[in-house]
Amino acid sequence: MSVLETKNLGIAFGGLQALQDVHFSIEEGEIVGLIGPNGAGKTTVFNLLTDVYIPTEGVIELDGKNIVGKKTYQITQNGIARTFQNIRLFKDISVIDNVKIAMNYQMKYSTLSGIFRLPSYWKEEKAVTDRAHELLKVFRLDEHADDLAKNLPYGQQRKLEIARALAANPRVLLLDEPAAGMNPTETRELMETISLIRDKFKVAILLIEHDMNFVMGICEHIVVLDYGRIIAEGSAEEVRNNPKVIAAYLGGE
Ligand SMILES: Nc1ncnc2c1ncn2[C@@H]1O[C@H](COP(=O)(O)OP(=O)(O)OP(=O)(O)O)[C@@H](O)[C@H]1O
Repeated sequence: MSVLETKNLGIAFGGLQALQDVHFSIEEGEIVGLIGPNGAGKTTVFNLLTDVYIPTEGVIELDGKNIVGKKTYQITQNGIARTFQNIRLFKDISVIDNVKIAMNYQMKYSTLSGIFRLPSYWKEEKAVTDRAHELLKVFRLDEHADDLAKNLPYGQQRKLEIARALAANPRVLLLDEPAAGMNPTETRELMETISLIRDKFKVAILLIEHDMNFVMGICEHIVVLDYGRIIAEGSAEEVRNNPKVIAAYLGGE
């Protein structure tokens, strides 16, 4: 069964039909690319999947259950986590605390044991710290655990964002332009990290990216949007040779 599926998804902003009849699905552990020219509606899809916007029509099913209308924090708890085009970190706190905050809602100690620092609090706190270190190791950020987030180089800040999203234990990870602003070495490294994440965490990944080498190199399935509609989908090979896709990109230049 698909882990995530949209059916006839659409949204209008006033007179602008930003998305229409968007139907796609993601299988467990699959890496899917969402591409299209500027303004095609990619980020709007993410905003619908995370219930930042409510669709004007259609449904979004996570494990077969419609999640439209839930609160964004419920979406995170239910298993969809995302990163943003513009990095959103707590820049003035440490790298590890950034990850621990993202894990926070999973902590199980009671308010009382937190206030009085009872043994159950310390046990839970240690488990969270250990898990945060494990996550940072995957991204080779562990040696920077105590550095302030703002002091990390740009490429590592992007990785920290992904680590934070993973901290919520998602079933589906949405990455909005993860390679934006990275140099070629950082981009190559990120491709390896994303494959590793999929294998290690068994998470399905939907990513928006303008770097076509990145998309074609890592995505098993690609969905192409233009003017709010899906104009093509398939493997990298199929999409690359699709005349509609070529026309959409040339028209948008
Ligand atoms: N809150 C909003 N109010 C009105 N129009 C919006 C809103 N959000 C998005 N749009 C419009 O919806 C369309 C799709 O925008 P979206 O940001 O999803 O495109 P995109 O494919 O992510 O573009 P880019 O690649 O440039 O980030 C655009 O015409 C945009 O102006």
